[in-house]
Amino acid sequence: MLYLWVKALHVISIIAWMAGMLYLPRLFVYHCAAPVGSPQSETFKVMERRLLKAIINPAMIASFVFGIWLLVLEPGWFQQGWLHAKLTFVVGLLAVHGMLAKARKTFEADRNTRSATYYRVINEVPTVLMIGIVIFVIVKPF
Ligand code: HEM
Repeated sequence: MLYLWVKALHVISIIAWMAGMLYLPRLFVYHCAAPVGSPQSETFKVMERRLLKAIINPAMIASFVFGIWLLVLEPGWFQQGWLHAKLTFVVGLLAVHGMLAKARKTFEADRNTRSATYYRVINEVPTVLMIGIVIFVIVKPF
């Protein structure tokens, strides 16, 4: 029973983490079109900071806490290939998270040099990783 409650909290945290990871690059796409110093640009900065600090970062930490807790309750999962594959993709998600956090800082300092197209492409990476992770945990193909 505890296991199922922890799993529910894990999935809830993942939904919040992924929602933020998919929305933040979208904000960057629109931010690219806002002239430096404009009211729109300043509003995007506030939205990006709050999204990262109030949602994405805490949700990522909660996902890890509950995910690791599941492994403590069911250490047998460590022997399974799907978990290794999943954790490899999770490392990819962490890398995207780090890139987005860095990009937010460059926008905040009005020093972004990347194009809207770049952020459109980056937007697809967490989607692809998330699809792989969900297939690994639900289908457990290996
Ligand atoms: C440190 C990171 C993580 C660890 C250690 C971890 C570990 C686990 C474990 C042990 C389970 C239970 C599997 C089962 O009962 O069949 C689970 C379930 C799940 N995980 Fe993670 N996870 C992590 C991150 C993630 C991420 C980043 C995602 C998605 C983007 C994710 C999505 C899911 C989903 C959807 C389930 C539910 C599967 C089901 O309903 O049976 N996890 N996770």
